[in-house]
Amino acid sequence: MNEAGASPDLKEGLYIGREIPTDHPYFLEGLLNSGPNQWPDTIPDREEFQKSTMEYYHAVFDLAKDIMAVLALTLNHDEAYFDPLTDGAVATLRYLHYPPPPKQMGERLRGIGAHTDFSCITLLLQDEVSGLQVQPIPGAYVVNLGNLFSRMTNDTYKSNLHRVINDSGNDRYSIPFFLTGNPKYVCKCLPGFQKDGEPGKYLPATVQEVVSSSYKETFARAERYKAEIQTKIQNNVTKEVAA
Ligand SMILES: O=C(O)CCC(=O)C(=O)O
Ligand SMILES: [Fe+2]
Repeated sequence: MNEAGASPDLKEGLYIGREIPTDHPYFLEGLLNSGPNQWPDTIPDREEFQKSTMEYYHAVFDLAKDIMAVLALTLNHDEAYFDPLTDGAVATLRYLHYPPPPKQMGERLRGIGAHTDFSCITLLLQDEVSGLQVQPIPGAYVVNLGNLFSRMTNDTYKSNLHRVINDSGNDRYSIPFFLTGNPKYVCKCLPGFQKDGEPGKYLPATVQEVVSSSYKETFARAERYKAEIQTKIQNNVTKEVAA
């Protein structure tokens, strides 16, 4: 659950990563959901779907690496500066579907609640149905900086808050790609972003540590929400029995 105080996200999706075999260290060490992809049996032409998904995955991965090289240049480093972060990077492609929200369910419904991305950068392909609160441009990507990049610049480069509310009345589809990073890469404040003598806002931490703690927060929020709902249901049942 992304946004405290809102309803749980309405979105549903299929998450795809690099094919990681079960003897790979990332799988053995349980790093950032790495493992063999779980391709649904219900897809009519599964082989073709798998092939075109992975082709797209690798193409957009290369594009994300190029964007990281450009970002390195903006920081006066050479373009290979982020190679240790992007080599062996965990990255996730999501096929997302946002159903039109049921009318009677009130205002706090979110396709996806307000959040900043946990990734380093996100490349986001949208269909023509708006909702992200950034106007979709056909064929263009929205590029978001994620929390990891923000962290490395001591929050000088910002990961922006965003959400999706699909009030178009139609289904909405999007395909974000999250370049997270090599799980073992240590994110520390990049040179030039720390004032002399002052500590950075964040301690150095690996991609694995930073991202898994964000996941933990998200799931803990969902657990609290479930517990609140359970209590409300329980209280209503008790009231009805007493009446
Ligand atoms: O579907 C979208 O346009 C946004 C998705 C998003 O923000 C996310 O998955 O983090
Ligand atoms: Fe996002």
